[in-house]
Parts: sequence; structure tokens; C-alpha cells
Amino acid sequence: MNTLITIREYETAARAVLDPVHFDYVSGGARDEVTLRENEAAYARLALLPRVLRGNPKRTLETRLLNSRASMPIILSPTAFHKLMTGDGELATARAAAAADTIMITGMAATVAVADVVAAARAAGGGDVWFQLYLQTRNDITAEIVSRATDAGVTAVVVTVDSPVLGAGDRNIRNGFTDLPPGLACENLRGLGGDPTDRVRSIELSAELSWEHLDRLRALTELPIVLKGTAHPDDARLGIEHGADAIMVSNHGGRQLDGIPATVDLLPDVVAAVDGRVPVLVDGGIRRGTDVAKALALGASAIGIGRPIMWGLAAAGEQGARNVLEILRSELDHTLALLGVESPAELGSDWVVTKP
Ligand SMILES: Cc1cc2nc3c(=O)[nH]c(=O)nc-3n(C[C@H](O)[C@H](O)[C@H](O)COP(=O)(O)O)c2cc1C
Ligand SMILES: O=C(O)C(=O)c1ccccc1
Repeated sequence: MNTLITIREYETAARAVLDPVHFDYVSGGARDEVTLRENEAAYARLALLPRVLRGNPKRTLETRLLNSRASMPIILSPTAFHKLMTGDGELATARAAAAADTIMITGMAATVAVADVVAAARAAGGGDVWFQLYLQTRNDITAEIVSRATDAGVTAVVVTVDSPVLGAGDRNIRNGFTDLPPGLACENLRGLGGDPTDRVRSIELSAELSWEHLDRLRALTELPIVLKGTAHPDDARLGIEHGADAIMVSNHGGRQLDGIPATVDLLPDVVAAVDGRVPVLVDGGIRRGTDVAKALALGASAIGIGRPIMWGLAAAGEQGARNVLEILRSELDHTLALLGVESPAELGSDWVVTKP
């Protein structure tokens, strides 16, 4: 097979090999999928404005984030159930992220336990792993999950706050996709069942959660906390007041509230509210190096990709995820050259114009 050369081709390849129920689960969004489409469409509405003859022969994409470093400002957003995509699941993802020397955020809903994910990344030569958490209403359960992740060696906790209830994917409802196939489980929740016959606790999403739950998390870990899923600038401000070390602007890839704006359209106001106090990350709809450059120019320190990694895993396992990362790296490097900059840090809002 010829190597695929764009992220879009990986989506097509994934569609061809996956069970349609699983393809829909990964690629779909909430309700009418307005936000899902908007995340990508908003990037197309922004244009890049290059500078010329700036004598920049070399470029670097090296990025520092919290206590971690990455070879580029492109990291892996947390996604559930990688074993639906490829046999090794998150182990393949961890190896691909390590090969690309970038950060993988492993999900609470991973089908491989966080300790095994970190071990796989280390065995493959590096790349920090961060852990994504859904706060649980019972603090002892949250504490146990965070303690496992900490012992495993993760270097940050990413708290997802956009999911007081499960998003409603009409495709999943239509397809009757509710349960994992036999043999797959949320390995990070093993042994936490209140009922001893439940060997794997299910993830609790709760509308009861409040800033107090974040305060409790802040009190129980020294790891940096990334708040993922804030849209309103005031929530970014509140997050920092409650101890967040970074803000990740996300609408969960259009899988939670349909009708929320595209993340790249939310980004400038959040960046303004944060005012340089902590790094701001963004994810949703990034499919090209030019999209990455637009997000960086609007103030993101790094971006996350969700579905592109899943499509890579489905199409060609670890190698597919590696190719997805290398496609975006090379597109971003090429874009920076065309923009006349040496590094992501040089980009600012002068490099972006909104098309009329
Ligand atoms: C299949 C799938 C599962 C996801 N699972 C989670 C999750 O468990 N926790 C979480 O915080 N975000 C989850 N997300 C959201 C991603 O972290 C990310 O915000 C989103 O995918 C970014 O948009 P993109 O897919 O357009 O890159 C999931 C996304 C997908 C596509
Ligand atoms: O599918 C999702 O987007 C997601 O976030 C999730 C949440 C809980 C369990 C599995 C996946």
C-alpha cells in the first residue's frame, strides 16, 4: 500500500476497514454535528498572512509545556477505547507518540491501564504521558485513580470539565452502540467497583460536580493540572483561581454540546482572559499543518489531535499513528517556512486574517 499523505486519506482508510458502528463512534459528533463541522470550517475561514525575505534558514518546533517537553507543539488529545481501532490499543499509540517525541494524553477510558501506557512510551524511548481524568463525585475514587496515574509516572493530570452528562451522538443511538465488545474494559477503573462483583467500575459523569471538586483534586496532587473543555473566558479565569496550571480550549471534538462555537473561534477571548498566566492549548478540527499554525498564531502554546490518531491506528496500527504525527509535523514545518518564521513562538495574531 502506498503511504497515505494526508489526514483526510487516513479518515477514508479508517472508514474502509472499521466496523461502521465503531467508525461512527469515532468520527461522529453530538446531535446535528454542527459543532463537529464548525471546528474544521472555522479554520478554513481564517487565512494566513506570510512575511517574506526574513533570512530564516532553520526552523525548530521544539516545545516546552508545564514540566514536559515535546519535539513539536502537536500532542495527542485523550480519546477512549483505542483497542476498538487496533489490537494493541493504547500501547500502539504510546509507541507512536514516543517515536514522534511528543506528549500522549492517555484517557481515563483507555483500554490499557495507565501504568502499561507509560511503560510502553518509556520502552520506546521517551515522550511524556499525561493522564486525563473525569472527576468522580466520590473523592476517594478520584484519589485512587490519580494515585495510580502518579505511581505510573504521568507528568500532568488533564481534567475534562465539559461532560456533566454523556454527549448524545445520534449515530451511536441509531447504531445501538452502548457497550464495549467482550474482552475490552476501562482498565483504569479495574478493582474500584463498590460492588465486589463489578470488577470494573464504570466512569461516572455527574452534573453535581463543582469547583469544590477541582479544589479537592488540587489538594491531593502536586502534578500540574490542565483544565480541558472550558469555552467561556470567565471559566478559564476561574480555573486558574482554582489552581489550574494550563487551560485547554476544547468542545470535545463536537461530541458534547452541539451548537457551541468552533474552538479556534473561542480561543482569542480565552487567551485574552488568561493573559499569559498559564499556557493555553486547543483541540478540535485540526487536520493540516496550516490549521496548527493558525491556532498557534492566535495564542495557543500547543494543539491536540483526537480523531486523526484514531484513524491512523485503525488504518495501520502504530505505524499509522506515527505517519499521522509525521504528516502534521512536516506540514507545520513547511508552513512556518512559507510564513517566514523560525519557530512557533514567533507567530502572533499578525499572521492571521479573517476572510471577509
Ligand atoms: C472517539 C473519541 C473519544 C474521546 N474520548 C474522550 C475522553 O475519554 N476524554 C476526553 O477528555 N476527551 C475525549 N475525546 C475528545 C478529545 O480529547 C478531543 O477533545 C477531540 O477529539 C478533538 O477534536 P478532533 O477529534 O477534531 O481532533 C474523545 C474524542 C473522540 C473522537
Ligand atoms: O466518547 C467520548 O467522547 C468520551 O468522552 C467518553 C466518555 C466516557 C467513556 C467513554 C468515552
